[in-house]
Amino acid sequence: MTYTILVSDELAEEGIEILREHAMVDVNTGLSEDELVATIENYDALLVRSGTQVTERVIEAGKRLRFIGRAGAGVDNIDMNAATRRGVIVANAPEGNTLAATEHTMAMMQSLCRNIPQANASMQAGEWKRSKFMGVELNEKILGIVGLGRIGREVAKRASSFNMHIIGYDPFISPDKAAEMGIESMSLEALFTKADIITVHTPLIKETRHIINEKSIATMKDGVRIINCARGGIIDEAALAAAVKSGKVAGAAIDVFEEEPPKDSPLIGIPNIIVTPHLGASTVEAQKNVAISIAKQCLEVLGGGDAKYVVNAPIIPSEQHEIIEPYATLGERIGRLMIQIVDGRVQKLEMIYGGDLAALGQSTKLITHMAIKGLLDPILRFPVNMVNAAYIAKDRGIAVSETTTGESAGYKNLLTMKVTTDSSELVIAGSVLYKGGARIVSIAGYTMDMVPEGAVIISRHLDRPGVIGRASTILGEHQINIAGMQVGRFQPGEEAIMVLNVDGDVPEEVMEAIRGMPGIYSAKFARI
Ligand SMILES: NC(=O)c1ccc[n+]([C@@H]2O[C@H](COP(=O)([O-])OP(=O)(O)OC[C@H]3O[C@@H](n4cnc5c(N)ncnc54)[C@H](O)[C@@H]3O)[C@@H](O)[C@H]2O)c1
Ligand SMILES: O=C(O)[C@H](O)COP(=O)(O)O
Repeated sequence: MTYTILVSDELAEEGIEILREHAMVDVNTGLSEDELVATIENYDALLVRSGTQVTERVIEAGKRLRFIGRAGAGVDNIDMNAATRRGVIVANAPEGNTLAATEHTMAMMQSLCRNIPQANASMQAGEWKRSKFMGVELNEKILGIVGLGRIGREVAKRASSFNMHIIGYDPFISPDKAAEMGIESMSLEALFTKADIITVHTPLIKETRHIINEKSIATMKDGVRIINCARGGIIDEAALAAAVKSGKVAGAAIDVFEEEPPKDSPLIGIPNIIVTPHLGASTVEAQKNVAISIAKQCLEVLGGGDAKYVVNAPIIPSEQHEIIEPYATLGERIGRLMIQIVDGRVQKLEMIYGGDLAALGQSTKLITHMAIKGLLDPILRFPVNMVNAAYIAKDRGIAVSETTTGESAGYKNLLTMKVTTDSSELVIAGSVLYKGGARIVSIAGYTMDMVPEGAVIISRHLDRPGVIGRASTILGEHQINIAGMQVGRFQPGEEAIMVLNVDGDVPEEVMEAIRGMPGIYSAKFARI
């Protein structure tokens, strides 16, 4: 099968070539939202940079869409909730343009401090005004970096070589880690009051929106310089423009805007503000890197594999893949079995990770998502996958929890799933044995050794002679072969469980006949 891929922003040829080896690729840039909505239904994947707004309307119209790839870092132009709800995998290429954006930030800093763009424009206009363009040095200045991720820390490295003192703020980087990078970590408020130059390197999220605003500018040093090569919207444009005009801020260098291309940005047309049209990633090297990265990830996902930089699904460190993958499959299968045999409307799913699984941290989320997929896939009309599973569970009012325990009933690892419905509850546990064999090891407290695949009949019955024999006879009379059988009980003569692996489907009238037998309390057919 050939995939169809739409590339709606400029992508380096090296990436397009990789895609064309396996897919039909249309490069169609500059589409309006309406045009994108009209055409997207024909595509399995959409690849963009920052120029395309991938709105909810676009995603809803993309009935075949399985992958949205961002050839670059920022994904704020993609409606992540809509993609997640629809189960569309979103991935980016965050590393390919780090150095390009870092170098652009340094170029902006030097231009800002030495008035290079203004001096160039003046000379091009035939002037020779040396005293007008007196600058300041970077040497011994305090540089405040907001956001110490990939770009922030590369900027710090380069600024150190200019003998700047680096201070930084990032709520997700410990002071020790910052210190290792030669950065003095402090609160945002302290950074604002101390820095001579401030540069922002965060994503645009609600916590960072207008982080630099009229109030925070008022706390800064007089004559501070401000740089934004991250995202428009991190700085309040009107507040910055007013502060530069008043002289509170000596100058600003801005690569990104709240609206792109900017229509009425107050930042444009002020002599002490340098502007570039979102050029941070615009180097030959960066564009090649991100195009190749996103093209490879796109083909991986369309081929049924995983993308390296998925942004809307759990990310698993490579060293955990070996342990996570078989448990993700087991979780999905237990979920699928549970939904077919439990009575009532599901209200709660509890995932209990025992043994070595307890030490996997956040990675168990993938197992949980696949368990939800197994639980909900058979009863929903639209596909559930690892991307939208948690969203769909929440949307349907199913509370999902994860706990860990040292207990593992003698197994190295034990995955226990408990489903609570409005009328019952069911607990099934499973383990992956040495060399990969997955087993269900208990159902509703009864010990089992069941391979979780194929067709099964699970019944509850009174533990007395003849019940199992009669059930076997009914199946035999209908030419249904029993491939395996297990029974479990707590006490002789009380309720027992029977699990019959059968070859092929069991018609409803046969199940009815089994349910009608004396001594049978319930019997369910399931396909795992
Ligand atoms: N101008 C361009 O062309 C260009 C190019 C590449 C990247 N970017 C943008 O630059 C920004 C940084 O990119 P990156 O690759 O370094 O991302 P990154 O994810 O590696 O780093 C972002 C950092 O911001 C931190 N952060 C999150 N919330 C914060 C908050 N409230 N306060 C302070 N820090 C916070 C995170 O902990 C993280 O360390 C992104 O917005 C990206 O889109 C722009
Ligand atoms: O987030 C990014 O990667 C940069 O903003 C680059 O955007 P671009 O790919 O549109 O140049």
